[in-house]
Amino acid sequence: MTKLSVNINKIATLRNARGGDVPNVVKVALDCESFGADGITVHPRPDERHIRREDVYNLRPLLQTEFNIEGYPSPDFIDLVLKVKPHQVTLVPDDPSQITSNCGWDTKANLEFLSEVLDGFNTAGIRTSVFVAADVEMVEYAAKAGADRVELYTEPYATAYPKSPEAAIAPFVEAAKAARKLGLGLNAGHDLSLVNLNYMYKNIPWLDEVSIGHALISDALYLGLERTIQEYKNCLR
Ligand SMILES: CC(=O)[C@@H](O)[C@H](O)COP(=O)(O)O
Ligand SMILES: NCC(=O)COP(=O)(O)O
Repeated sequence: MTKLSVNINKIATLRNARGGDVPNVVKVALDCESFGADGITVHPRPDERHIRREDVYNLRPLLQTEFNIEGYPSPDFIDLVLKVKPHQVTLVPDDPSQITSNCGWDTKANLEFLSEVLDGFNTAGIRTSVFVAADVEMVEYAAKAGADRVELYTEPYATAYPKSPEAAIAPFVEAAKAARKLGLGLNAGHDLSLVNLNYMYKNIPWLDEVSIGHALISDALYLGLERTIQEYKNCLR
């Protein structure tokens, strides 16, 4: 079964627009779980423009499903993750000024750094995932660094999908096969949507998890959160 982890960054963005507590991030996360989400993803950024450190602490004891924290492994981020002990940490090579994640790690060039960081999380018993492009060599070096999983950066797939689904998925199938051969778990995310998710699932049914935020929360404006989550789950069958 491929799990659906709902990324709730956009809920925090909406809340922060007014400075109050509407919508309440914890309540939305718990509702996502009761509507069928298999996990909750957050990506706290250094400027706290959406998810705040405080949100991460508030969510941890209340979530019933898998908690995935994504981010660049700065000392602050590492400290937060080790204190909160989520089920999974996903390392993303983001610069603090980026609008959103826009690439995977160069796992070869950063092998030493990633090995050291992953070792700390592995020792703490937190499952690790490394965000990589659909590139077999990057997957291989993520395994060398000691990752439990890789998360394939799917923006290039989502962008290429409308023109040619077959061409869009091809490098992802290769990278996914490499991950499976190496015994790595497999996640995917970024710009996945109701348009492109089922095709990815059909071609890579051994995906462990997809994390989806932007499109899912946007769809919920029209369909409502409960129906939206069900529709995304239907794409994973
Ligand atoms: C790693 C990844 O692709 C997502 O976490 C994405 O970066 C969402 O972050 P934002 O919501 O800040 O765009
Ligand atoms: N890891 C990807 C994620 O959490 C959500 O990305 P997006 O759906 O907001 O593009």
